[in-house]
Amino acid sequence: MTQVTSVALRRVLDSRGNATVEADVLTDSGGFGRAAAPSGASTGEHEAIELPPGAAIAAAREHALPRLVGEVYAGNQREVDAALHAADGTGNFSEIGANSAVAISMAAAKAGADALGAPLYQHLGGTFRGDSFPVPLGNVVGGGEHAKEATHIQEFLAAPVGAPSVSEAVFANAAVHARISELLDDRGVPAGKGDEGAWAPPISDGEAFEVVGEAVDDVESELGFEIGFGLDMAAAELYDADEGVYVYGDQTRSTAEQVDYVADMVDEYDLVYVEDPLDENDYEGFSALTARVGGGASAPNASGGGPRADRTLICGDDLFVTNVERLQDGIDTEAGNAILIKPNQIGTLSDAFDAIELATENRYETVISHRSGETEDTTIAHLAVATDAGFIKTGTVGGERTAKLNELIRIADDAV
Ligand SMILES: C=C(OP(=O)(O)O)C(=O)O
Ligand SMILES: [Mg+2]
Repeated sequence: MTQVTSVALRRVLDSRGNATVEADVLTDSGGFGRAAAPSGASTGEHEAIELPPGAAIAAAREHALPRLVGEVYAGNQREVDAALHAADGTGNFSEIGANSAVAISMAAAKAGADALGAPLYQHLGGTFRGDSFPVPLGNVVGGGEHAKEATHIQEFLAAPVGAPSVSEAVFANAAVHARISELLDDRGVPAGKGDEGAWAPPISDGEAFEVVGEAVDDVESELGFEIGFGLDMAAAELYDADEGVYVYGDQTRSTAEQVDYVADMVDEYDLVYVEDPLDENDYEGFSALTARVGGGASAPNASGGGPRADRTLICGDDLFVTNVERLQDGIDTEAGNAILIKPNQIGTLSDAFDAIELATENRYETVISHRSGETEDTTIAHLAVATDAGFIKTGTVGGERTAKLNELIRIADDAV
């Protein structure tokens, strides 16, 4: 019923106008799945390897398709993903490309769900899933690698942790995004948008804190539920390893000063979430900050109910790269209390699930995430619901972002 009978691969456009890999998987009973690989700009140095799409497709056709077609069952995700690993043989997908691997892995999951007649989140998570939803983290102002001449900090995020429903949370983030446009207008600041649809104004990080803080407060008062404030600092992009300092234009901060700066911002703006506050190899710095503002390693998992008031989530993206070995190092050193999950960082859904399971067992919050280069693919919305993730980070506006947000609304409405 779910035996894979064909896999087709092609180049399609992503949201930046770059080529990416799309996969179609078909099963013997007619089950069909289509998925496309996203692509990062501020990628972690320990991520699985993305190849140029043409090369990834050629290599996957040569090495992976013979191990998939007529050989594996799309309903058995572990088997599909094991075949991808065997075809690649390198441990980091440098032979067939993590972009080919993740597109095939996600397309197979969708084909399996289709053949079985279940929504994807239910196929991945089981019949008891679908009644709790992640809090959407909405990127509302940004810069770094996602927009030139804007803020040094990559993402200023709205986190509607008190929203009564996922739909109200999604609309709250859109309202914060709209309010920021008005506030920037009042200040006479012109703003285009960055890669993820966040405003990319030519203002300092300090001004961005003020504007986002005000917008979050305004929308919170208007809607009557709590909206938190978060950041993705993408600090590996700010870090000068030779000098051992974080560079913010003409200002620099040592690691100790960076920890102080983040802790001060947590206090001043009541931050509920800070991603990658330190360099991607600095477990020690993550531990120091987590001990200071993260509520301790034994804090209960915030899943479903938003973060605990006394616990800021310190999330590893480039630090952990969805990799169980790097996450285990973090658990051992109490570095962070949350992990960002990007399936393309590790190459398959099975590997992403392993990271989610290890995180959950160790009381790390899970945040399922898009990339800055995206497509209309909605797999991460289903993955977040299937795994009962506390959060999903998938932007606020723009078709490739709203594709995921609208899918969450449909899942909540039993309309998938
Ligand atoms: C989504 C992000 O950006 P990118 O995809 O460029 O890594 C991120 O850093 O969390
Ligand atoms: Mg990040």
